[in-house]
Amino acid sequence: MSDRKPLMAGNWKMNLNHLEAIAHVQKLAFGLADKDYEAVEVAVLPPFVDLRSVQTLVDGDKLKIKYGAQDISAHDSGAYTGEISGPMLAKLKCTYAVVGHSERRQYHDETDELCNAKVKAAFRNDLTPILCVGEGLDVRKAGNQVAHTLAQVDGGLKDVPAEQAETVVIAYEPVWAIGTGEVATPEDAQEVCGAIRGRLAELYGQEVADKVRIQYGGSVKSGNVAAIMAQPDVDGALIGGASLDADEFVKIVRFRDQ
Ligand SMILES: O=C[C@H](O)COP(=O)(O)O
Repeated sequence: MSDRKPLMAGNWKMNLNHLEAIAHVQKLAFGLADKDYEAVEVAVLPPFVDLRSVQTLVDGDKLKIKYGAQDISAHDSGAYTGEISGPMLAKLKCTYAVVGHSERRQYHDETDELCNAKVKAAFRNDLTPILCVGEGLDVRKAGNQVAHTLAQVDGGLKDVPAEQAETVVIAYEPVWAIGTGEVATPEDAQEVCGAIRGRLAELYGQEVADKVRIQYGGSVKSGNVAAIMAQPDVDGALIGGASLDADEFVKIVRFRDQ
């Protein structure tokens, strides 16, 4: 039995302004307050411009909800217009920084090399990277999902030492299941998440591999989360669309109640 604490993280993507963010986090706090949910870690990943509002609310009300950014610059400062650095996110007391989400890879041409630099930037600034990996539909149809995803894990973690690697979060998100309503079956999720843990064991040893939390992401909802979470190598979910509905997100967090 693993003692990995499940991580349910809501990736708001480019939704909710800073005022809406406050209302949303308040609803989450209300929905999670009356019951012991400490066995599950809850995080929100708002747009950059919301982070200060979320920080103020979480600090002020001593909420147990964690938060992080959807991206991080590979650089710590300098002439990089539009970028947000690790030191800035750390100053806002972010816990997490998402790296290499498929939408960044697809629309911003982020490579494994850049993701690797961002993973290192996160660690350099005491942030936990959530490294996103996963195959597109063509790769899945060709049956190459495991090899493709493991190559992204190798690339993202290149030269990352074991003491850092054991704290990374890896999110397996088959691109064909993101925002489409198409959910990978629990067995599909386990196949790749299990392979990711196997690769971590090859790279760092079983003890490290057993500590790493591996999330599934792609059309997760309250109705399918329990079956996905029942898989031995799935330690949480990265939730997009369903995280924008506070009641639904609370139900997902409470997957054990279902
Ligand atoms: O980061 C979250 C994933 O892209 C999943 O998004 P989705 O739950 O809307 O399919």
